[in-house]
Amino acid sequence: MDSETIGAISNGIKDHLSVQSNGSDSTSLSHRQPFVIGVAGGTASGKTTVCNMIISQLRDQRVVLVNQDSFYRSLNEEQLKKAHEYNFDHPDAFNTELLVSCMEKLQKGQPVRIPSYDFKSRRSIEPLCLVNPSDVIILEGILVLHDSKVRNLMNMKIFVDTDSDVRLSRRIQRDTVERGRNIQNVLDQYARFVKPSFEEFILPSKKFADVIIPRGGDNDVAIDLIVQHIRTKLGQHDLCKIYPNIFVIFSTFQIRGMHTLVRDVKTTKHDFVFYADRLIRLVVEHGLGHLPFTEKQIITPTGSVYPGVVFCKRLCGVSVIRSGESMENALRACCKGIKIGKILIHGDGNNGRQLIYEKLPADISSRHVLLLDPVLASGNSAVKAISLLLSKGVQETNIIFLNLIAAPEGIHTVCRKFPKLKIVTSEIDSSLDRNFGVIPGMGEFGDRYFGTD
Ligand SMILES: Nc1nc2c(ncn2[C@@H]2O[C@H](COP(=O)(O)OP(=O)(O)OP(=O)(O)O)[C@@H](O)[C@H]2O)c(=O)[nH]1
Ligand SMILES: O=P(O)(O)OC[C@H]1O[C@H](OP(=O)(O)OP(=O)(O)O)[C@H](O)[C@@H]1O
Ligand SMILES: O=c1cc[nH]c(=O)[nH]1
Repeated sequence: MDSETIGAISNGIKDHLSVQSNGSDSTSLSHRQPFVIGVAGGTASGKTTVCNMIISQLRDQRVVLVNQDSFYRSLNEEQLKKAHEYNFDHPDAFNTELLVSCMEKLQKGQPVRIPSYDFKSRRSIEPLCLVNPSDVIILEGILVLHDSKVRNLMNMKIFVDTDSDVRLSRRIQRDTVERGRNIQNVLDQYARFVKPSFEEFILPSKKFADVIIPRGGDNDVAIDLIVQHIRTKLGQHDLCKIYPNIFVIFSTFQIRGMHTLVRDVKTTKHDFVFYADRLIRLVVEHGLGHLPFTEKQIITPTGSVYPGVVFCKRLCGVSVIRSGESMENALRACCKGIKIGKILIHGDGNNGRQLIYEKLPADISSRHVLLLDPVLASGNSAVKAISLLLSKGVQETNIIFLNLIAAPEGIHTVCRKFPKLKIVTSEIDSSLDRNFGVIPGMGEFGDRYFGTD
């Protein structure tokens, strides 16, 4: 295909409405694995609206929308004569092999040419649409969650769940007004193919969704949560790639729900403590998983051999007063009788951080240290605390720094200076404000946890 045709393709994107993009005009993007989102749901459920809302909220990211409709197989002459007998809602109506191969190329960072489907002639038509690789790829269509090969490409699966009466009335409106069909044909197609296929193929695919959005595009709250989740994943993606020593606990909607509560300015102290404690416990358990183990076989009461492991014994905690003290209970609950030292660092979140007080186990140099501080902001407190541990003879590789939220600035500071320690956190935030507060953050952790604000 020549460059003229490619120009025509780019200009044709809007007309065919099969591919949209947010500034994904760069073919020279350095390749990184894009975040793939699948958006399924019955006909006229509002999938397109949901996708457009996600795209508009992710304005600063390169996003491309691929529509499953683009992969409708062309009808042959015979089928065209009896188009009213053709089931456009059956999985076989789509060229899924081509869809998978196009998606795989996009995932590898290669541009692809995607077919355009003409609803009037019911054929795949020229020109093809050129789609460039992007940070986020949204794949939308009634059956994108049906086939496991397509599902396996996705990092996040969404099902738009809209009442079937609402969908039918929208479909009648759309097909009569936008597609020039008569109402009787629309109703016949709906009763004969659309509804049965929805029940047989689309509705059962709902169980594969990570997120079900009731009421489609009207559900601003669900869309905000999804966008936040994607942002977090994109941010983490880069930092985790740059620094292999940063570990973010596996995000689930249960965890995001806890973060939603602790970050909410309206959350009471009681609830803040409850949900912060739950998150802290998860971070502590995850952090312990990075300690070395030795193998040990044991015999179970059934007389069988269990090839087990023994926990590492030489460890201690060190909390950064005062917020870090909130993490001591979780550590004690996981490691019976663990020694916990303390460090007090004072000053603003700039270079003026000073070490005020320390009380550490005398034999700390021979121990693995779990450093506890729920917030990593500029990283200046962490640098002071870690430098003190190193000056006491603790090996950098033996330090695991546990926190709830980490700003990219703090991660850069700590990971550049101490590339051999590990940071375990539950979420990476977007940035720091002028006052060294984490954004979106959770405010002053110590004040909220200990009720001093
Ligand atoms: N009559 C007719 N219907 C077709 C044809 N090709 C596709 N369809 C219908 O197009 C539908 C797929 O698109 P929808 O999910 O309704 O469209 P959408 O715009 O993505 O929907 P929302 O964004 O969720 O509102 C299927 O239900 C098919 O029945 C065709 O050539 N003729
Ligand atoms: O990465 P930095 O910019 O150094 O900021 C992080 C520090 O800020 C918080 O403590 P804070 O000073 O608010 O004290 P507190 O724990 O007593 O509330 C937090 O617990 C860290 O220790
Ligand atoms: O946002 C921030 C920054 C530092 N310390 C906190 O508790 N919160």
